[in-house]
Amino acid sequence: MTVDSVTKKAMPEAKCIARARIPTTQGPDIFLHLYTNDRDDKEHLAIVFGEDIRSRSLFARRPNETQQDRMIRGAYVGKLYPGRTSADIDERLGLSMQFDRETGELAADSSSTWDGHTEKTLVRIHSECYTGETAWSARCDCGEQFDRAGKLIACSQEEESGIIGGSGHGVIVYLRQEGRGIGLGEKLKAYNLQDLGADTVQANILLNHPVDGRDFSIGKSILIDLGIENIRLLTNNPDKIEQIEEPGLLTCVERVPMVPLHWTHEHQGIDSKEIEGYLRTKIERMGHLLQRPLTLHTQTHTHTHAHAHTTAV
Ligand SMILES: Nc1nc2c(ncn2[C@@H]2O[C@H](COP(=O)(O)OP(=O)(O)OP(=O)(O)O)[C@@H](O)[C@H]2O)c(=O)[nH]1
Ligand SMILES: [Zn+2]
Repeated sequence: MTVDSVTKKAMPEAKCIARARIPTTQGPDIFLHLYTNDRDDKEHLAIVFGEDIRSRSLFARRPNETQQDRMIRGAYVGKLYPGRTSADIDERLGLSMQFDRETGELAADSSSTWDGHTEKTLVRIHSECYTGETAWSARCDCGEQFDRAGKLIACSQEEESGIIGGSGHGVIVYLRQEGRGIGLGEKLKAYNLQDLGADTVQANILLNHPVDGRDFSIGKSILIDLGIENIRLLTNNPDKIEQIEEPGLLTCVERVPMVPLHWTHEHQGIDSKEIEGYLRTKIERMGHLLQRPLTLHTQTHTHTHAHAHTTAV
């Protein structure tokens, strides 16, 4: 067996079963992709900016399916409109897709499909956080990071930071790994332990969970399925960079740091005692690539893992 086939075997299989256009308040439409996989029974998602970023598993032709079937599961080019009859050709926009005659797989050509080989795609791998994204929690920065990722992918350049955006092309892989994989119920217990004095790392350990049991390999399979090869990854987490790379298939060509908004703009972003402790623990105990600003005024500890933030990987 070659090294290549061993690696491929070890990768989870991710299959996109449906995609739909969602108009958003962020500006551009997004294309929400729902994935199944052979590792867990969770519905992981890819929030895709750019109609032309195509899931190979979704677009491949299936035996006996009609053009209507393909449109219903989202395997169409261009835009749907009332009365449209072909998934593979959008007559109004003059777009069409080609397929391999034998296998039925999408023949990705640059007139209809994003070139994930030469382009560097702006990507965020995000783990679910009900409290931070839905219940306005000021214990963590997940909601802020999620919004910021969407804005950065939509824009060509963020004015204040100078960060080059995705100009409407990019992906947020949304993994259902609530509470770094321990689930919401256990995360709520961890919060009570935190109110009793533990930090986010100690709380997981006290509950007999790993500090971070997440496996990002499903995210890797999803990105590869979307035809993406070179990514600019929005993260401060060195584990994500390490886990997401797959030699010959997926490379992180740049890390784009996510500096908390409140650190750069005093009156914006999340300001709470809890988030200061949370970010401090990530820097000091989880090796996150963020440099603590002088304005962070909670008690100091030794911080052996603190790194200056850098965009080079
Ligand atoms: N167990 C536990 N999980 C938490 C806590 N606070 C947030 N989380 C979870 O931590 C995860 C945050 O993950 P991400 O946003 O992907 O970020 P990250 O690993 O911090 O890395 P970045 O890419 O730098 O943001 C989510 O699954 C949250 O639900 C906590 O106090 N305890
Ligand atoms: Zn969170």
